[in-house]
Amino acid sequence: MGALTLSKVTKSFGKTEVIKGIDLHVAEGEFCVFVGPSGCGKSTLLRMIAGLEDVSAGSVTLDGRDITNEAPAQREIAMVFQTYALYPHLTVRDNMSLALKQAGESRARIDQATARAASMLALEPYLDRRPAELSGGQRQRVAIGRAIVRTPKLFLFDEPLSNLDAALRVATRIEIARLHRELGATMVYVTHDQVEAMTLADKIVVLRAGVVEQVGSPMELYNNPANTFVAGFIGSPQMNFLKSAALDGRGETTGIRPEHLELSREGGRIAGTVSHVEKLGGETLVYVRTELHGLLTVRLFGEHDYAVGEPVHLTPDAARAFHFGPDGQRLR
Ligand SMILES: Nc1ncnc2c1ncn2[C@@H]1O[C@H](COP(=O)(O)OP(=O)(O)OP(=O)(O)O)[C@@H](O)[C@H]1O
Repeated sequence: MGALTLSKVTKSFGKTEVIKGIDLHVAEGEFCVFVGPSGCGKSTLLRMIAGLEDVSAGSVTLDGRDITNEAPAQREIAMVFQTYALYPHLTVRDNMSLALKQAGESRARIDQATARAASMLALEPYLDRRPAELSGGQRQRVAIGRAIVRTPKLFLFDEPLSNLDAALRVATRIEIARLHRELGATMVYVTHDQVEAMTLADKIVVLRAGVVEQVGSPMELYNNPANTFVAGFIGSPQMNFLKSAALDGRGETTGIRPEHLELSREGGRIAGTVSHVEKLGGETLVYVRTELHGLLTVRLFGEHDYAVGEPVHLTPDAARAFHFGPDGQRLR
């Protein structure tokens, strides 16, 4: 249940085409994450799947059924928003059960579904509270609970964690991953956050300006980016881009991740000066200013005492380098 197919899906606002003919298949039970820079169309695409936005051309099918023109309520899809969208005057219990009540489900069925969702999300102590009496993390769990009780074929999440603080984001992220395992449901998730995309996704879809740049598992995208855009987008801190002419001359640009640049005080391929150091506890990021390649980032394991202004050398691990042509496409 919950196989989703987009065929040549296009969206225009007036004369501006913001989604440009997207083809995508999300398999039953898959966790699919849309990433891409601000304004690339992630939310618009998700809203079209939900039926909250008309599709200008193309089709959306769910388990083989064409839902392109169906009303949102008919689609058997539940959406969780960044802003929770809870009813302030209703208790947690009533917020979670409202959709089932409106669908005319029996009292017994409603109670059972609400109890199950409350238990999965550890919300039992809060069932009689109203949203204003909950923390942000608890409110988002209620919003997720409201989606679960409906047992939809497909869950959609639009940046559900972005209003939470760092610790709660991690906890809720782990909770969403656990829910996905327990429910075995198909989920499509929009985020800006690298770590969320890498840790939650079976499949990441990288979007740019309404077009799919690459689709693959997190490690496929990390190890095998198709172009400089995907290479720069997946991985944090960002991949370094060096001028190939000054290295081995393969292609136009050489990509090397911060963890694959060796830093030394005595000798190496590229000379530079330490411009900034960030000690993160378990790792240290050293930013090195170079004449030919600009500012490069090095990631070191553990704590290091490089000082700003210190002359250093860098050596790329040639076996881990990526080569790109003048058009930004990867050379194989
Ligand atoms: N109702 C609308 N009318 C006109 N243009 C719109 C409308 N909604 C979105 N857009 C435009 O469509 C493009 C895609 O917007 P969308 O919100 O889908 O991007 P996004 O990738 O989700 O961005 P963000 O990460 O910032 O939320 C943007 O250029 C946006 O300005």
